[in-house]
Amino acid sequence: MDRIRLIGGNELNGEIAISGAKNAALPLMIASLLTDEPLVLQNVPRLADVKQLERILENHGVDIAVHGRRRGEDDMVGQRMTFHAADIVDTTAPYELVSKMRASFWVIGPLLSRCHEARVSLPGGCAIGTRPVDLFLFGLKALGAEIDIDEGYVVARAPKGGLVGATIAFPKVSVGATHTILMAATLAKGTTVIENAAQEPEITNVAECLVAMGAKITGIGTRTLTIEGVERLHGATVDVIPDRIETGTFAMATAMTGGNVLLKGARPEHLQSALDILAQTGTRLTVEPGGLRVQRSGNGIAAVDVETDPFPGFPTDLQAQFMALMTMSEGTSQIRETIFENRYMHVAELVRFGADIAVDGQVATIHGKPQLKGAQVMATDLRASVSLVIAGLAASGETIVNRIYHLDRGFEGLEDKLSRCGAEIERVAG
Ligand SMILES: CC(=O)N[C@H]1[C@@H](OP(=O)(O)OP(=O)(O)OC[C@H]2O[C@@H](n3ccc(=O)[nH]c3=O)[C@H](O)[C@@H]2O)O[C@H](CO)[C@@H](O)[C@@H]1O
Ligand SMILES: C=C(OP(=O)(O)O)C(=O)O
Repeated sequence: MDRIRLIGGNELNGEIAISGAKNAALPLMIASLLTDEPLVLQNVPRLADVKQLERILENHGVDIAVHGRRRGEDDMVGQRMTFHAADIVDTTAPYELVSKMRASFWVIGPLLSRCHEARVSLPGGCAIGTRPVDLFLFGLKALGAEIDIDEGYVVARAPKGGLVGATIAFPKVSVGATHTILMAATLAKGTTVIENAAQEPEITNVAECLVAMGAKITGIGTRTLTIEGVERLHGATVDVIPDRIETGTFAMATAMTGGNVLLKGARPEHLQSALDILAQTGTRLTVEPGGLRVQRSGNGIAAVDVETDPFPGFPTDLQAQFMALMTMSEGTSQIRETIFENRYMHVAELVRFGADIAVDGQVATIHGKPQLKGAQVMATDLRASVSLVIAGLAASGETIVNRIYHLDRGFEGLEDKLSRCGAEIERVAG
């Protein structure tokens, strides 16, 4: 298994091109199941999760093409890909493929809507919590689907004539359930209203893609989405938005090491709450025409309390990275994780650097230290992994991060991007 080796202590200085968002690219790829015409996606990141979803879509019969780099484009530019679901040849998403990645469960929405049936393996739990699918099933049933659970599979059937629009008031905000019901409703008969919808920028990216494909959606970007079902959708060409979690991750890395980095293509409005918190830590943030500049020089890191929340709140996917930053703050901070019940797996690993962190239920209390010391650590999930890289960049001496396959799920060219800014970091194969 590959590892990352890094020597901490260098400031980060330079420019980092922000990649397309994993959490937007995945549902956009899934949206291709809704039409028999090609969907072209631009700025798709090169990630293990994207590859895995390609396998799943190919199993349903989607033809996928990756277009070559255009003249003048550098090698960090995102992929341009075509997804063509002319015929859906199989409406089953098997365990072997779905169990590796949670978002693959979301194919249930388009499959059910277009083919009137779907058999999708339950995604199962993962390191950050139990992650049930009750909200998905609640929404699909409201659209008229009959649902059975059979040998670990969700077997869903639409009524004769297809899904029927309904008002669905989610009791809890769910990104995945919102994506799924939104996609399913585009081809349902009549009007669907999704209340208490997730408002994440990735939902907006998908909703705008669906509109470009001929869907009728209003309320995009708000808590209430209204979808007027149409007979069919058509092809479109859509850009994947820049990754706000990657943006926040590099911003926190720069805040921790010190330095001056331009995050090229970043969209600050997609992570304003995290940037507001970062500014309170003493990090200087400047919006420039090319992106977001992050600077910290000389001054210490102020301790700030944070609570994770659905968008526009502070994202849970930046919680581990922010905790890494707080381990070197000049004081005591508290983090409350409200989205996932078990998203503190990085705590035990951060402690190996000498960090002082105590967890009590949802709350982690971090007593900042002036310096961390490099260590051997183990990545436990995607964002936890990158928090260890950030800690290692600021720690003195050598750090080895084991099990970095988690990182490859969601960070494109991480070592390359960091080493171009002065970090001493390399991947060790084996
Ligand atoms: C691929 C992708 O985009 N993943 C993101 C997505 O995950 P994902 O879509 O899985 O997260 P959700 O927004 O659905 O989860 C939010 C909360 O709702 C709960 N829940 C969810 C569905 C359900 O049927 N029942 C239920 O109780 C979950 O257990 C969790 O406690 O949003 C999360 C919250 O911003 C992010 O951390 C993930 O990075
Ligand atoms: C938790 C994440 O992804 P997933 O929902 O695919 O597990 C993430 O992107 O941080």
